Amino acid sequence: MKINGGFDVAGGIENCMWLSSSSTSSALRRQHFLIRTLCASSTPQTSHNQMERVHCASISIPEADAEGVIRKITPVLDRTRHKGQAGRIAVIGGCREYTGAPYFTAISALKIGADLSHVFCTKDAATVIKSYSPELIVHPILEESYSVREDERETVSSYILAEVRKWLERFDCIVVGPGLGRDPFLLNCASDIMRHARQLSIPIVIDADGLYLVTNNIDLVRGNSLAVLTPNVMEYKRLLEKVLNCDVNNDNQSEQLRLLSQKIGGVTILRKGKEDLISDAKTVTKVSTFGSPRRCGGQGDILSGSVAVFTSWARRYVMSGIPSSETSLNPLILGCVAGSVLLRKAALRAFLSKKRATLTTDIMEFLGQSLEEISPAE
Ligand SMILES: NC(=O)C1=CN([C@@H]2O[C@H](COP(=O)(O)OP(=O)(O)OC[C@H]3O[C@@H](n4cnc5c(N)ncnc54)[C@H](O)[C@@H]3O)[C@@H](O)[C@H]2O)[C@@H](O)CC1
Ligand SMILES: Nc1ncnc2c1ncn2[C@@H]1O[C@H](COP(=O)(O)OP(=O)(O)OP(=O)(O)O)[C@@H](O)[C@H]1O
Ligand SMILES: [Mg+2]
Repeated sequence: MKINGGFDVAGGIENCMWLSSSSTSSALRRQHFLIRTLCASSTPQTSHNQMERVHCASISIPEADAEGVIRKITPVLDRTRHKGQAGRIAVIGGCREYTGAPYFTAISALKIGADLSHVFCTKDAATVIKSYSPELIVHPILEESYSVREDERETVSSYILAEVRKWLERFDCIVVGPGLGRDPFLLNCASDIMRHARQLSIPIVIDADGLYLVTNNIDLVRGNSLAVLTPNVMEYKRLLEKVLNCDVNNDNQSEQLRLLSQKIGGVTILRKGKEDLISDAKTVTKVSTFGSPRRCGGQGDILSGSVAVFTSWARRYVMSGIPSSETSLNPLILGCVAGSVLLRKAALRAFLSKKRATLTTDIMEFLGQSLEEISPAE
């Protein structure tokens, strides 16, 4: 099918597109070429509802195939593989108030196909999270201010970091923030964990209270090419105010997102909303596959777990065994596109089944089936 001035794009395109700002550098053109190549070589599937063309600073780029991205990066279920090879994810979050959020993130990662999913949370939250599921490995090691005496804080925070460090380098991706809360002592420990993960070059998805933390200390992520921020409407607004000192501009959302990412040193940002917009300062991608009209809490938590798994898989895909011409793809963008589309597909199926009663738990139950329809296990 020919779109946008004559590019040939293979089937399977579904409401996902790549945009560009004014940059026309050869690196950028190359990235777009590679995305088209990646998509064109995946299994064709002709669901072309809502083909769109989006303009950003006068240059329009053809749509990419989000399902094609999922098919490419999802590892085959090879019988020779051992436990852990399909991904080890950790969530830093879970406190007295919130136990659902870290659970949704961690269990979604498993349901999509990760082998191991850990949760590092406070002691109060740990027993509750364990009781939701025996599949999760739960570490009750975080502390809030109320449980630590002033004179013990330094020792306790060193102990917490040491405990997390024992595990960190085993993880393919960590998610910081779902249900973390905003206790200052806890947030300081989370900052230490983020710095350490960065030193070890471990990808970090930052969501919810992790975004609150980062918004108040942008240096925690500035220039980290392995960080993904996943703000919802309010979290994005706060980030914009802090970093660009301005309000949301609905007339030029793509360019504003690209600028925000650029100002934070090219950090990948997935802006959630009616349409998900994704940018790493070079490109802007939009995913608008229809999901569900239900806005029950917890869907963002599923998304962060989903992005974590797909980012790990995309990194492996990009780093090993593929033609060198594809190695300049940004795996974090591929992970965001894949995570966003899968959540939307699962949300749609859950809504068709449960209508107004649709809850986040129902959406989770459709993650496997939705992935199976795109990338069958056998
Ligand atoms: N079951 C659970 O344990 C859940 C816990 N959660 C946790 O709750 C904590 C706070 O997260 P919040 O997301 O509430 O963050 P905030 O406390 O920053 O609240 C965001 C606010 O924005 C509002 N809002 C959302 N979308 C909007 C839109 N489109 N237009 C206008 N206003 C909008 C919400 O109603 C909410 O009042 C985090 O730790 C998060 O992970 C949530 O993830 C939801 C599920
Ligand atoms: N108005 C909308 N129409 C369609 N999809 C939406 C809409 N708003 C959000 N979504 C989708 O729902 C998912 C979760 O986004 P949301 O804004 O609810 O995150 P969140 O507030 O962080 O959720 P959580 O309750 O888990 O914290 C995203 O993938 C997004 O695409
Ligand atoms: Mg959220």
